[in-house]
Amino acid sequence: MSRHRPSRSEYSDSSSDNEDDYPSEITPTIEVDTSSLTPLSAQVISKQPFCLGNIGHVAHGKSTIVKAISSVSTVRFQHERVRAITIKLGYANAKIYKCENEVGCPRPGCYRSYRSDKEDSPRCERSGCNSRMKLVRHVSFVDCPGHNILMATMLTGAAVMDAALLLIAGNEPCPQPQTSEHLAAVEIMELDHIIILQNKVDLMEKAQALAHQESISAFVKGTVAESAPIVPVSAQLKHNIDAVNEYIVTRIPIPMRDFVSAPRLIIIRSFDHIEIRPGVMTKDSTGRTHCKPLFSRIVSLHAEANTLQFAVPGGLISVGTSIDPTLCIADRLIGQVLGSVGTLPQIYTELEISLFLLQRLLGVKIADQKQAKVTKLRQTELLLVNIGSACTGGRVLSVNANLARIQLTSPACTKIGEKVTLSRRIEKHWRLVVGRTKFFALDS
Ligand SMILES: Nc1nc2c(ncn2[C@@H]2O[C@H](COP(=O)(O)OP(=O)(O)OP(=O)(O)O)[C@@H](O)[C@H]2O)c(=O)[nH]1
Repeated sequence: MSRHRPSRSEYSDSSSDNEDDYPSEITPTIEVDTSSLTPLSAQVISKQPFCLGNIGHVAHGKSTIVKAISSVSTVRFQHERVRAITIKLGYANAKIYKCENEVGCPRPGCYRSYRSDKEDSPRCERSGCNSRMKLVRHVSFVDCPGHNILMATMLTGAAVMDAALLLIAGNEPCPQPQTSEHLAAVEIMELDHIIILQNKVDLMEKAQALAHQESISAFVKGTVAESAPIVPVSAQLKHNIDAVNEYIVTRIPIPMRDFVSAPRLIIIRSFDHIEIRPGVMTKDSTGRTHCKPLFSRIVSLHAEANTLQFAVPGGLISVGTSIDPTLCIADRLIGQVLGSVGTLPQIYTELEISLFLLQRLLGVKIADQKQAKVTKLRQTELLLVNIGSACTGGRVLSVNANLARIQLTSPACTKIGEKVTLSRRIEKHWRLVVGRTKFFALDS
């Protein structure tokens, strides 16, 4: 049973808040029997999803498929609408149901998806059925930008994915640069549950679609997606969405969750409202960085439109706090970590990592179709480092065979063994150069 009601004194060294900022009402104590809780427990699945990444090359239909499954549009910013591309991580939740009329409602039509505020046991909408449907999955789509200059944002999203949908448009040769690069990124994150969606089949003849499917199979051979199903869809016409729902239910196992450890949230978006570490960072006259964690009381918890009384691991959760909005506005807290006071991992400024360079440069088109070889890391070289959802610069202090020591431009709150990706600046953009990286020792 977990039970916790923080006292004001636990937050007394708040850097941004004073006592008056806290809401005056008493927070109710929530009692939860964590020993019997699973991701499929009614009170969990009804409110909280697990995270499904949407990855793939620019304009291959990632946002459109999210809309087709969830009925929620993830493109939410004016400048994204104007340029018709995803720039920030998008998100939308969906509930997937299966009709309980096993005989009269054949697959895959018995699988349906709706917005996440749908009741848990609605009637089947198939004409003449009228049976109840059972809520079988609740997913949170993390919609990644596919543009080649937004790889760092994609890597931030990859840090929270449990599995991924790889979108590949059928009307372009496979693979396109970010098809390869995104697949490599989720491989580094050790995601091994992937469903490939061959999109835009409405633009293709059947023979063309079959030949394209073969090119997809050849591309994923030897990768983590080798045995992934390839589902032909038209996201725009909502064609075959029931089959996608079925694959999400039958091919992606429910992620293992730890319901008893101290809570730790990775921040991937922050708005005006929310112990966050590293917190506020300042430099002294010698250039040394100091970090002052932020403390606040949680004033609300939501999973999209669902109000939560408690939050368990999984899916995207929005946490309302009383932190000074100017510290949270415009995603300023991306990459920081939120948890119970005193339980968060250390803050590090240097990493020692074991690494494997990618053999070939992914994510760029080379004129003669040959991919350039990735050259070794060089001492003093400046790289882009992604750890969890943190994204910062890193200078190579030393490299020795498969070991590198990297000094971070901004400190990161993380733990030993966390997955790290390193990208190098190539033709003005950051490209992934290191795969299967973990750091095993570091200086704080
Ligand atoms: N014909 C057809 N067009 C589609 C389909 N799916 C998406 N599109 C169109 O393809 C364009 C790009 O779709 P998006 O969903 O924005 O692509 P995206 O992968 O999310 O794009 P980025 O996030 O910017 O990488 C839009 O004009 C869509 O209407 C489809 O199944 N068929």
